[in-house]
Amino acid sequence: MESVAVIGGGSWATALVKIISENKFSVSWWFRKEADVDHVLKYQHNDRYLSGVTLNLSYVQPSTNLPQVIQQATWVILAVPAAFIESVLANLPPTIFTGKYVVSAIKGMIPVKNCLVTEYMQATFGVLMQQQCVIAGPCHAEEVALEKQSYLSIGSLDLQLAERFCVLLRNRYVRASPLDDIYGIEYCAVMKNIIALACGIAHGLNYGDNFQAVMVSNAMLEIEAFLQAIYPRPRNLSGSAYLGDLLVTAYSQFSRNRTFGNMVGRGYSVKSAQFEMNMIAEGYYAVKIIHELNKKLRVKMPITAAAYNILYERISPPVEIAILKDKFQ
Ligand SMILES: NC(=O)C1=CN([C@@H]2O[C@H](COP(=O)(O)OP(=O)(O)OC[C@H]3O[C@@H](n4cnc5c(N)ncnc54)[C@H](OP(=O)(O)O)[C@@H]3O)[C@@H](O)[C@H]2O)C=CC1
Ligand SMILES: O=C(CO)COP(=O)(O)O
Repeated sequence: MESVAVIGGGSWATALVKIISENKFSVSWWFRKEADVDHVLKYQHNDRYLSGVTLNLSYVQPSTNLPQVIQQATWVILAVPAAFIESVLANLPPTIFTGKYVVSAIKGMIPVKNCLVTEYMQATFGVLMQQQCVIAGPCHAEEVALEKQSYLSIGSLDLQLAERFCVLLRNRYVRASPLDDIYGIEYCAVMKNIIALACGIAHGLNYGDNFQAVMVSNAMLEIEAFLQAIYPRPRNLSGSAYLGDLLVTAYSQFSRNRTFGNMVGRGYSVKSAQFEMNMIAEGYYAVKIIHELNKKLRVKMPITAAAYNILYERISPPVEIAILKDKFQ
């Protein structure tokens, strides 16, 4: 019988715990605060994220003991925002993931090291790429909570491993399919957050749907050029793990990145927008990382450059988007 550890107590972790435990697989679930564990044990739901989801405690064991949570499982799902993954895993023995399969549910990259989460796990804990999967696809935790039809793509170099993980996820409202472009979907998931953030900024500045449609179609060119520069291979970017994920993030009311961008467009400072949101917008960190990686690659990325100038160079959003609009066709 498969057993699963989920690291992280936010929305996406909660949605994954719901899906996997309802499929009757045992889930050990790591939280950073004892109060959150106590709340789950007492009320059968996560206090601050997707609190309407009732969890079956016969299959869910919440804990703050990270080594124990990992040791109990065959599969370890990482579901903490990328900016915090190093501090969360900091005190673990380097061999703790030996014999485990590691699955990144994270749509972000490790700041400063500027690497993908899968690359970080390989370099730091020796988890081979063949032992890793990533969860991609257009899927908001909030819609999983409402059991709305959703589609996930599981990326791995080993398609049999990806298929084995898909079995843990498939249910009445979740379809999951394996895909071998692990690097491509991991990068695409990072980049779509930047685009959603830029869409939010434009929306906050009162640009309309016409402009956003052109921004999103230009974004596909930007993403394609970057992916071909960093991990070239044939790929169909109109698939749901690429275009689908960009669309849901750019247009959905649930999108953290779009919401964050919208606040910045309306005049909030970065700090106050982050403070207002109870959730993390990965795109904020991704903009800097992709910008830095692109110093070597020198791909033409006008949307990412505009987002970087607004968020990190304090250029005013109306000025930067006005410059960007002249670059679109
Ligand atoms: N939400 C979604 O629909 C989806 C999210 N993802 C990805 O899942 C990952 C997790 O995001 P999501 O679940 O949305 O997160 P949320 O924004 O819902 O929650 C924030 C999470 O970050 C944690 N956190 C905040 N500050 C720190 C810190 N200093 N150190 C450690 N942890 C901290 C919070 O822990 P605490 O509660 O203890 O403060 C909480 O678990 C992201 O990479 C996201 O892109 C992927 C697909 C869908
Ligand atoms: O990646 C996600 C859904 O596929 C979640 O990110 P956002 O909340 O920014 O849309």
